[in-house]
Amino acid sequence: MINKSSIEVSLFKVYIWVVSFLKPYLMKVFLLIICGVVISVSELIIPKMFGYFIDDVLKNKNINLFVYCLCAIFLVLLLKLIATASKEYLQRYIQENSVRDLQWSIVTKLRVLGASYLEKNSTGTILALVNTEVAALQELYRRYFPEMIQHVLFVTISIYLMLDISLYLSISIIPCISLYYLFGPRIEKKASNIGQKLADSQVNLGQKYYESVSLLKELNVFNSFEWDLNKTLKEVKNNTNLYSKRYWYAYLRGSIRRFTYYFGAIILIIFGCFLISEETITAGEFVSFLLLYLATMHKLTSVITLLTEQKMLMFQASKLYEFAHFEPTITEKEGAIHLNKVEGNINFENVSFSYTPNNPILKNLSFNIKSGEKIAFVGESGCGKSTIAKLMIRFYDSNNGEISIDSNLINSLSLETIRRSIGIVFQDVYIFGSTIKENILFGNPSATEEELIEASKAAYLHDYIMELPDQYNTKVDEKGDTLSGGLKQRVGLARLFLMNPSIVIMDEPTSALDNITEKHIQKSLDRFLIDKTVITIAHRLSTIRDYDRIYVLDNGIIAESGPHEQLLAKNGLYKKFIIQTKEAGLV
Ligand SMILES: Nc1ncnc2c1ncn2[C@@H]1O[C@H](COP(=O)(O)OP(=O)(O)OP(=O)(O)O)[C@@H](O)[C@H]1O
Repeated sequence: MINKSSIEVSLFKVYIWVVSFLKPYLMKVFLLIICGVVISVSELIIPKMFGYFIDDVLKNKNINLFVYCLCAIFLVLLLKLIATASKEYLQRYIQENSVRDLQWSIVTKLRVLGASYLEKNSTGTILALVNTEVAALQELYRRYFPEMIQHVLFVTISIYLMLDISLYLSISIIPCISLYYLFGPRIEKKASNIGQKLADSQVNLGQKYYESVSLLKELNVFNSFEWDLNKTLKEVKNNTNLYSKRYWYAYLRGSIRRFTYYFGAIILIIFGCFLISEETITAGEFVSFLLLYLATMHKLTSVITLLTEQKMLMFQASKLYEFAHFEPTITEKEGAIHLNKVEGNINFENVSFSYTPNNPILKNLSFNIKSGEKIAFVGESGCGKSTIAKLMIRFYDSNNGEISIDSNLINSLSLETIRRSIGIVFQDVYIFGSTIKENILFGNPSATEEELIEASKAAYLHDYIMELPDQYNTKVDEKGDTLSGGLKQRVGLARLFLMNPSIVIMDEPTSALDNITEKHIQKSLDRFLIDKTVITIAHRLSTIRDYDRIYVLDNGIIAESGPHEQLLAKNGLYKKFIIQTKEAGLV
């Protein structure tokens, strides 16, 4: 359980982190402070002038002084106008730039977090962080931070002026201000709890909206809109409820503060009248003091409100802070080996792996794949086939044992070497909202026009593209919904052909193709794969009959291994598997 003090410490850390994004704009922040001083001084000079007006100008009926006063007020107001306009510009500049820097740091962090983070946290949650939470922080740079500076300056200068006018009057208001602390802290505590819940609720709501939009097709098919709406409504109600509570506590805090400062004004008037009658202060000094008191209390109330609201905001920011400080599990060693070309030998030596403690997925797995060999992994769903592929590309590190590529331990290689030399083709191919050309070039952005066309021809895609209105420059929809599943897989294969890696991992890359297209592509694929190390995660066994070796996985271990015919002759698990897949019509 997190105790109160640790929350305080961490919120403070979060605040420092958030404010650190202002560092590149310190000069602008400094100018903002100057503008704040000018605005505060010009606002505070007016009450001071009232005192002077009453005690000197009115009393002595001095017309010259009256004109000087009017000119001075006009000049002060002009100065305030210029300072306010500059402040507005600086505020906007600092806000836009610091939010952009914050957003950029979050997006770049996404790149280094690796697959394990992305598999554990939903896209909706990450999107909520990047959008909603960053937008919330925008308020801090736009409003809270500059207003805090200005109000604090105002209050400091004004307290100095009040002390200068009358020490007695200044001391008399202290008990009234302290009155707030009889009730305030209790309300603050409740408001903090609400703030924490609200931060969680914001992320959940963002996640729910993302889910609802992503699942639109499925919701249509299953006619489940009402089911989804009810779930969304529940989240919305919870969020609205928390917002209402937050505003209620904010109102309550504000009311108590207003009460204490009006109460202080009454005390001040009574005590002020007494001091005037005793001739300790003049009537003009009293009016100046009262005006300063009212303005200062108003600003002081704002400072306290800003502080508490910032605290609420820090609960939201703490989610971003955690994200920004999340240590990636997969990191590159200093001096990691960089290989220009990988031969394609892979070795697993007593490798064990589990995603969660006490739930081993792979147990003491050992196998050796030589460069150019064609290997398949088969086994029941969930037996760990894809997990082996994830370890090969270092999405995760094994708990025990050693994995090596070309006799180099995988964690001694640079991540770029691993990602560049291993190509993966998934069943699901992601299509970007861009031209079909860019979607293929994604496999190798520096490929030439000829290489692009060659790869498209090999993927049996070129003729289709040439019939499109803008041919290679035709835009395809985000997520590729205008492309059929088969076409998407062909784009995935064209990317692979362009990338030309030494090791290819395939997760049924041709499953969505019709028989004729599959036969054509299979020919290109066979030609392309001739000198490559191929690892296939097989569901349909027809594609792996000619493979050098097939590993049959069972319960985290290799139960059988060998070529197709040899395994069949064994009459064991593989044979059973073949019969099952035949019955399911997958052969
Ligand atoms: N990121 C993860 N966190 C926790 N458990 C996971 C994760 N990914 C997979 N698993 C679990 O690990 C086990 C092996 O999963 P894996 O995807 O490797 O199986 P598979 O043999 O490839 O399955 P399929 O044939 O259905 O694709 C499964 O029980 C799965 O639920």
